[in-house]
Amino acid sequence: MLLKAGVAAFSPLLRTFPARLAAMSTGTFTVSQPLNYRGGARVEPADSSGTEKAFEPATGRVIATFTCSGEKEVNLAVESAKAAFKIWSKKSGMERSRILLEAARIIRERKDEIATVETINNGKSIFEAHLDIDSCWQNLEYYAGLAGSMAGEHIQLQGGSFGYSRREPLGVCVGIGAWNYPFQIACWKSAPALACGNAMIFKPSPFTPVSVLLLAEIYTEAGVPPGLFNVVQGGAATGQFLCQHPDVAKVSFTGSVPTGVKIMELSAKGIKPVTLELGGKSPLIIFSDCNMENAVKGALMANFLTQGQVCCNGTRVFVQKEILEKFTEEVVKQTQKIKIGDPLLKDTRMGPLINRPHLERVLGFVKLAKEQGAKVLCGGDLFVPEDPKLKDGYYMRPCVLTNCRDDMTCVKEEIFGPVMSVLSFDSEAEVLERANDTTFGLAAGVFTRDIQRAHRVVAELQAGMCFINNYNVSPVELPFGGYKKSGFGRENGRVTIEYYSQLKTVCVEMGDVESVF
Ligand SMILES: NC(=O)C1=CN([C@@H]2O[C@H](COP(=O)(O)OP(=O)(O)OC[C@H]3O[C@@H](n4cnc5c(N)ncnc54)[C@H](O)[C@@H]3O)[C@@H](O)[C@H]2O)C=CC1
Ligand SMILES: C[N+](C)(C)CCCC(=O)O
Repeated sequence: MLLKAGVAAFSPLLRTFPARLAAMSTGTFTVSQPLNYRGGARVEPADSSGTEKAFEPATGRVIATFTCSGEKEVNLAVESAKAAFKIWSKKSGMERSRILLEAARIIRERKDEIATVETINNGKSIFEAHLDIDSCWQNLEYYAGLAGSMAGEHIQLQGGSFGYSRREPLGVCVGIGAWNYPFQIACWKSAPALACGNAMIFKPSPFTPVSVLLLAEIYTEAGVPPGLFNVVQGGAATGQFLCQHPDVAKVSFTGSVPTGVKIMELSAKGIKPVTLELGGKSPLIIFSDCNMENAVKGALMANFLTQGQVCCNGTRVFVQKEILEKFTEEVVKQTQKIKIGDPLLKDTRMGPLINRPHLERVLGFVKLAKEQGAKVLCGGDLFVPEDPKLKDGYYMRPCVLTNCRDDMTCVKEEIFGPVMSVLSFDSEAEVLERANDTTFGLAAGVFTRDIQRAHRVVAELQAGMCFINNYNVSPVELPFGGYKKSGFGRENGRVTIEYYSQLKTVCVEMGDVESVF
């Protein structure tokens, strides 16, 4: 029997989702089923490129030990995806749409279980995990709606001849994900890919291997052909086998800039298109005419979601001098109120960071900021919750830094933790120059009541995703992606259809061939 006393597992014995959910709480969950998914079922990989452990960041417990897939398993996953692609790509857009809508419905129905698994493996609060999962079923619904509208053009030519274009799928696409939004990244990549008629092999981060299996099972239950959505587990070695495979048509990657460079190099060898969603060090500009209450809320949204481990976070908070003192005071007050603790509790708003080395790295950034002259207004230190079962978790207090200068490490480098750097500015021209003085370009935000200024400023900001009077909301209808070293290609929105399809032009002669020879 897989289910040990007091231990919730993905046991075949717990078939119903409510039963599985009831058995999940902090400190109890383990996974005993295989974490690879191929041909419509969970499988153990055919070979190995090492083993990994996945943790529950809230307690520091191991929840799964799994085998990283080797080249043989990657080859089998590609074969399985190729077979499914043959069936899926022949379906009409409306048929694909129906299945994606059914998958969206199941995600909505099982939202509690998916969010719980996400929280256990990632550490984000259950409150936030619910919001993430909402954006997942919405994303599937959105691309289901677009699946039937994939169309080309008809162009009349001389003498009754004509041409037309067809928008066709690419084939087997690979998705490689980061650990901060495991289920959401898998949905944001797979939904447009599948809507366009592609198959996908997804490799989650080895830190968060668990929740994507729920997506794979949901796709199967909704009616996709076996093999259309496969999961392989592992780290860099497994990822490389995927990128190098000659039958992989496209790679969509979410992760760090250095890994993005490697993926682009590997894909270049096979002339494969890539989508790169990379890191950032985004500016948030607060003008003195803003609505202060909203600006403070915006700054917290821009810095502390998912313990600050968000690529598009607005971590350089530029505040106009006249309101610096009042704004900072209010931001600190609200930051100190954030409830840290067991992420599965309803009123928790900040859980643990992803793992011990990352926690130490983030605390190291705070230490260096102090050495370089920044002042810690709150947090930036370890947090030990009272509940004894959480004592080995990776918690820290959210931090607000002031006295920051543009040349400090905390202002230049992506920290990927709950650390906000506050900087002051005088004029619009000055702040624009400083905001754009970075190699990244993922997101940016501006708070002002002056509508002309708001649009003038965002037109000058070098960032793919700009927010006016809000931050870090992510409607699935809007394209999301970076400028500069934050990557290229987009997720969400209509335009993503273009990143998962290719255009075929057909030229039709209605007369005789007028040969040059
Ligand atoms: N723009 C965006 O949408 C997002 C960007 N990120 C960025 O991701 C970073 C944090 O995520 P991490 O998981 O630590 O990033 P990472 O770059 O270390 O890993 C990301 C994924 O790539 C895989 N990988 C690593 N080396 C590889 C290789 N040589 N070939 C193929 N695959 C390889 C990893 O196993 C993982 O699945 C941050 O820099 C963050 O800004 C994170 C989330 C969203
Ligand atoms: C959902 N949102 C906008 C907070 C973050 C999405 C990008 C990421 O994966 O970091």
